[in-house]
Amino acid sequence: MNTKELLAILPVKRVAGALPEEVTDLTTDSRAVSAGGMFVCIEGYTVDGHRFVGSAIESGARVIIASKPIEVDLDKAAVVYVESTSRAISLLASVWCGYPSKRMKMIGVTGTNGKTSVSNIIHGILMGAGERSAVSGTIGFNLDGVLYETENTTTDVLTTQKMIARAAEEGCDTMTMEVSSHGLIEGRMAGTEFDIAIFTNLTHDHLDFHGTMENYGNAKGLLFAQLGQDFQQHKVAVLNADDPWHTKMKEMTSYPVLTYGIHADAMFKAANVNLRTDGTSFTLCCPEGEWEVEMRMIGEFSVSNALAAITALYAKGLAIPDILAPLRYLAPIKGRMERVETELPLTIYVDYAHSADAIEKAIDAVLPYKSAESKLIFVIGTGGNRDRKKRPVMAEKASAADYVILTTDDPRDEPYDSITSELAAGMVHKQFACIGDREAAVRHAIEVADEGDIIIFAGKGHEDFQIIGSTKYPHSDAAIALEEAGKKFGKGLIGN
Ligand SMILES: CC(=O)N[C@H]1[C@@H](OP(=O)(O)OP(=O)(O)OC[C@H]2O[C@@H](n3ccc(=O)[nH]c3=O)[C@H](O)[C@@H]2O)O[C@H](CO)[C@@H](O)[C@@H]1O[C@H](C)C(=O)N[C@@H](C)C(=O)N[C@H](CCC(=O)O)C(=O)O
Ligand SMILES: Nc1ncnc2c1ncn2[C@@H]1O[C@H](COP(=O)(O)OP(=O)(O)OP(=O)(O)O)[C@@H](O)[C@H]1O
Repeated sequence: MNTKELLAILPVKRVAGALPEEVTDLTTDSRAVSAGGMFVCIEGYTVDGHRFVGSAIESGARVIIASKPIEVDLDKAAVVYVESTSRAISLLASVWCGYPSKRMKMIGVTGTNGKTSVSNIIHGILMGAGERSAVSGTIGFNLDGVLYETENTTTDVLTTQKMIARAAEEGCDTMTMEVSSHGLIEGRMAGTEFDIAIFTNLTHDHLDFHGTMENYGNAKGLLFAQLGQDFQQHKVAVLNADDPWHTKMKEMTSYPVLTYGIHADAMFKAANVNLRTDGTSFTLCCPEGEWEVEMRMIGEFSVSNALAAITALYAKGLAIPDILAPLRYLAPIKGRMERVETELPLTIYVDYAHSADAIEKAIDAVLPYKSAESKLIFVIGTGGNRDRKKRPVMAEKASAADYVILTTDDPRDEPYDSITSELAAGMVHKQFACIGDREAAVRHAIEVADEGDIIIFAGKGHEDFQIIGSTKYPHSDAAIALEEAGKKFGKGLIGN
């Protein structure tokens, strides 16, 4: 790309050296620099990108964007000084990728819980309806059915723009993105024009980062504020009326609002909710009349997630029958109260709950179907070096299960005992064990299980690793449980 055209977007303070006519690539990672590229130095939480200018130039960078004085051989590369390199990369990424979000319908989903579920329900319905669709978030970047790994739920601004550009180039009509509060605060969504913004809920999480619930709510509100004020574009906010924070999100935007809910008054409301162990049905009451909805996902939280998806797709212009038909056959979302198919005399679910509210919702999804003679065993861990205040509150909610195993979920550098003892402080009954090693915790769940019991392995969901120190070790709750249960009950996976 022409260097001057690219740099025209930046408020430049000073240029040192001669700029090349063209740059071949744009990156913030010295390890990814290619010959003739532009390297933007970002001051991170861990390291300062200005440290890697030397290696970036060795790899062929011809332009460096910096905010601090740096020593550079100006025969090899030019330096463009700006006030803020993180602001600079937001602007550069949009120009580099040609404002790709303007070429598709963009749907953003934010909230403490339900982002992955709602965005994948939307994607699944669109694919089922024959549209080309992309979705990004905790599970990765799914481009019309092909999954690519991503580092974060909401990726850095350059990766985000490149991902959207790729989806647009591949002919996707819609891209749905999970938008985390970290992503919003750190400007990872800069340049992304959303047409529809969805709010699921706001409960205690990530307070190590945001400090207070008010800050956390404000961070989520940015998605709605950033819808902008251009009323020639038909944008919509889709808000969960069951969550009191929805009024705050409403205040953040001047665009029309559509509400959904199960308990509160809402424009898209679920009535006659029938929760079963193999699926859910409800009556959708909406401006288009009343419709019977059937789906394979379980738990009341799935009704809320389905309502969010239905409302957003209606706002996008789909007819209600075209939304409900694919929803009926949609498989449960990977790792979200996903039942492990086995021949065992046990019912096993893998779930991603790692906040108090999610734990409550996951337990509520199965408790009504548990017989009086059987137990609900709940395995839950929290991450090390992350929000510690949520630990006792999570355990308090987990106490609704008959037997709780407190363990770790990516302990990182924190000792096992520190995590499990802080969880244990919130337990309201004594039927629990603290087992920091997650593999041993999973095996223990099988050891104490009797025929007919239900086990929920919470926290890992779709993930197939456990981070100990800074190393990612392979880990699968389901695989360990099946191996252990196979030994105990002589059975395993269907077909084994
Ligand atoms: C705390 C935080 O937000 N950290 C994010 C941040 O990392 P960082 O600031 O530590 O980056 P850094 O390692 O210091 O690097 C700084 C710069 O130097 C560059 N560098 C670095 C090394 C090198 O050799 N050469 C080089 O050029 C890097 O490419 C970068 O540009 O920037 C990285 C790139 O964008 C992110 O991947 C990383 O997320 C980490 C992995 C993380 O755990 N983030 C969590 C808190 C997070 O963002 N979570 C949310 C919410 C999830 C949820 O809702 O549950 C998410 O969206 O994922
Ligand atoms: N609408 C909801 N309300 C409350 N809990 C929910 C809801 N949807 C899902 N959950 C619970 O939260 C867990 C995580 O769900 P999901 O991955 O969809 O949320 P998320 O917002 O993407 O989470 P994360 O930010 O951690 O990626 C699920 O496994 C389930 O236990």
